[in-house]
Amino acid sequence: MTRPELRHDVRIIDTTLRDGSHAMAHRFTEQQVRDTVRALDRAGVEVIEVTHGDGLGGSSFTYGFSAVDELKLISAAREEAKQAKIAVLLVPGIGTAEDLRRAFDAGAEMVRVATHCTEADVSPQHFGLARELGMETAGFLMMAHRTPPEDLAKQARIMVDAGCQAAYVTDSAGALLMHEARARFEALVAEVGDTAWVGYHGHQNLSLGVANSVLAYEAGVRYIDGSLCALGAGAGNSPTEVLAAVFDRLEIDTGLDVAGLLDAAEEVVRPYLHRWPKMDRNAIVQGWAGVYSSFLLHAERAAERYGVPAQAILRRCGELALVGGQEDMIIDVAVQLAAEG
Ligand SMILES: C[C@H](O)CC(=O)C(=O)O
Ligand SMILES: [Mn+2]
Repeated sequence: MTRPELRHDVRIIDTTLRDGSHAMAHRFTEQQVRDTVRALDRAGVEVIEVTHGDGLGGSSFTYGFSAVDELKLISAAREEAKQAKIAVLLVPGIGTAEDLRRAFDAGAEMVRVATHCTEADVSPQHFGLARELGMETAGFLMMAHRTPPEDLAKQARIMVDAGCQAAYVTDSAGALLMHEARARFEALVAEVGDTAWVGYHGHQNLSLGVANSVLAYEAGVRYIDGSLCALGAGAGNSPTEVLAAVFDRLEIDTGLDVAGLLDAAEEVVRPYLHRWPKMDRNAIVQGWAGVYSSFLLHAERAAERYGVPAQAILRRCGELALVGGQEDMIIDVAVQLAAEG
């Protein structure tokens, strides 16, 4: 499977309108999506991801209902983007092949198929369909801190053999320390780097997203995710505007307009934020205990409902090694903690 040519030294992919959906409790409006896509597109961002936070089909009681149907948001994004491609995320089991076809028809040109870091074997059918549709592909190996580098590389090989053009070290908990991140970047570049790109998706729970992004580039990673104002699950993602500024200072060509991204963050996104992603106690616990960032709002709601501290719920989720898709277990944990008193 050939990998796409890069227009610049590195491809910064923005996930404000997908990972940010978690932080927005999936309540993006169509106008917010249009305004954000227009600003990102104008600032030179090549790929803009627009989907429910948990991927296609995520709008549900378990993960949270979308205020606006994601297909409508994808179409709106497609209309606003003059040069950028619109990407969607799909978690097999939450999203289906039919969801992917509908997203393609709505204007999506890339799909990022996301599995737990040890479950890449549930991804081939979606990569196959994406290639059949002529979509660009990438693969997320989520909670990448939970498996050793050499095993993560084997999972990346499964994805690439199935048609994935870029395999990601996805630090869903924002838990990877710099040496741990570097080891995973190097393992994936060694395993699949001859035929596919390697990507990095960082979260800020321990404030290491941007630093690990620089290490990623140094290790040969060429797809790096960010979001404006860090808008994403947990303490948020590596801020796109900071990535652009840092890579500019390092004289690494991203093709991005730093000033334009700063304006997009300050004047487009910040005004609609009802909650500013931050490294507060709960988010830091997620990075410290290795807990899926998307659990944050679920844990805070359970804390309020059952009268137990959110950080206690999150720490127990870490002890139980819960993974994405087990959001319903958060309630069980809260009830158990309440019973323990
Ligand atoms: C579905 C998750 O939110 C994907 C992601 O952004 C992550 O694992 O981090
Ligand atoms: Mn994420």
